[in-house]
Amino acid sequence: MTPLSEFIFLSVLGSIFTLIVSTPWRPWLMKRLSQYTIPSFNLFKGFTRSGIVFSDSTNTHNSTCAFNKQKLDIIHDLSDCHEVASSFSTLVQQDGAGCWPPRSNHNEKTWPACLQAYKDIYHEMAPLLPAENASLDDNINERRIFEFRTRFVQLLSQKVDLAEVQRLLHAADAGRWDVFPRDAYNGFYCCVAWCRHAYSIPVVRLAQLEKSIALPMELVMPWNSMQSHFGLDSESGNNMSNLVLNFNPAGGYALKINTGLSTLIQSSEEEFARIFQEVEVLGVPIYCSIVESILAYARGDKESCLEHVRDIKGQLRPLLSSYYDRVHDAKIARSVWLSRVQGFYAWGMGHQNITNGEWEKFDGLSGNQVLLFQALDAFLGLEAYLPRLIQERNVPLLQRRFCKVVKKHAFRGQLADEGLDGKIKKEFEDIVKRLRVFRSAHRTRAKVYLTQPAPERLPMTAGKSLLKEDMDQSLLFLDQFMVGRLQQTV
Ligand code: HEM
Repeated sequence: MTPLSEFIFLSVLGSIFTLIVSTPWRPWLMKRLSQYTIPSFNLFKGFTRSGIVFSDSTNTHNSTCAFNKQKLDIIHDLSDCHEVASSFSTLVQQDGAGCWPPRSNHNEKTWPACLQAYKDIYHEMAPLLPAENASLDDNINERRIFEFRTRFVQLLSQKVDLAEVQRLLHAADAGRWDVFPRDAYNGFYCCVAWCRHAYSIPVVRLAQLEKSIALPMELVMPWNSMQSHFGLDSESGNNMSNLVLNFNPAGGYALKINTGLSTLIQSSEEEFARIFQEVEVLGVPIYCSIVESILAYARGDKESCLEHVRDIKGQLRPLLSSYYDRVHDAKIARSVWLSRVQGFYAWGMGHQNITNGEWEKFDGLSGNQVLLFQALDAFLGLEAYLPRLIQERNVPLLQRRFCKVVKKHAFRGQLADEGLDGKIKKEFEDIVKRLRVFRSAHRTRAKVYLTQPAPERLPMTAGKSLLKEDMDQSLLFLDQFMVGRLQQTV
């Protein structure tokens, strides 16, 4: 197949998937299709349920975590043998608080005392955040924003002992994880990220047009300290701080955007967030196999290397199903995602850089920050999708280091065509194919979600800030990124 015809084929395939999940004929189609085994995807899992439902992921989460723990222990034991094992193990031990996805403690009763005020404030502010019906009137929105921020500032200044918080953060910087355990650090990072996004509230036109924001000191000082700990320099939250860390160790969703609104809205919000956490849960065997295949190749054990690369291909299927099974109207309602979910994760503000005087604008969260895709791209020998500057803003340092080491030891380009090399090469090609199908389907599905009406807002994605004047131009702009990445995935 020529690259052009393959490209067209994948685009059509992506559109067919999207049509299947969005057509009113879905129940009929499901009945027909369920007679056949579709080996590549778990696409139809969960479709028998009617309406929007929450996933029953907690049991699966617990058993998968136990399995992951064994895998992580194996890699930890190998950390003296190879830098790729040590860099992954360091990521898990430090940022992950000994686990992956990172352990994030949201039980504020077990947090250091001076931090509990932040959680109390979350509980008080969360119900005030969403509006039943977004207003199109700038004056009404201006007043709402003013009242919301005024209350936020009051609570922060009344309840937070900033000097105590600073002492605690200094203790963490000095490695005193006994007084500030890493899992509580992660939970607190997520809580401050939530507060900053809630305060900036970029869900209506008026707030989207703000060029910069003076956040209260109680949300600036801890944020700067923790961003520096994670090796990041953005004012906005990121995929780790707001999504992956927003689940407790049992898999429960912690800090909410749409408290008190309909089940449809709340479940769409949670299902969306859950993809990012689940991708990391299901990503653990992939990270471990990446490490093990590199080690096997380095010691010349190609049989074992082949097994590990084959495992990656196999593990990619359930992982991508987490996306395929959720990013459709029955799980994440299109009618609510843009207004009620995505807006909260966006960020378009910035500040003047004191060194060069230039205006620096930060973007919010995007799937492009997900570790799994960056690690896979590195393993396949592809160039990173995100430029270095954007990575340094949104992808924690230890994750960047892991991907860099994977790229350094990626061996796909050294394989010959014959024998075991040829077999390993074939597995790599299958991994690439799965990624291409994902990228093609993602292109189609993203467009469907982004074109929903949200008259209270200007075109904006969470990851690319404010876009062009009208939606068609904005979509063209975004499509260039997605098409470009699809073409690079070879
Ligand atoms: C309906 C929800 C979503 C929409 C509308 C959307 C939209 C987009 C857009 C417009 C881009 C290209 C611009 C950019 O880099 O930011 C992008 C990139 C990307 N998105 Fe999403 N996204 C959604 C959900 C997700 C989810 C759930 C994941 C995976 C867990 C994901 C993974 C990615 C990745 C990895 C990229 C980088 C390009 C690539 O590697 O193909 N996205 N997304």
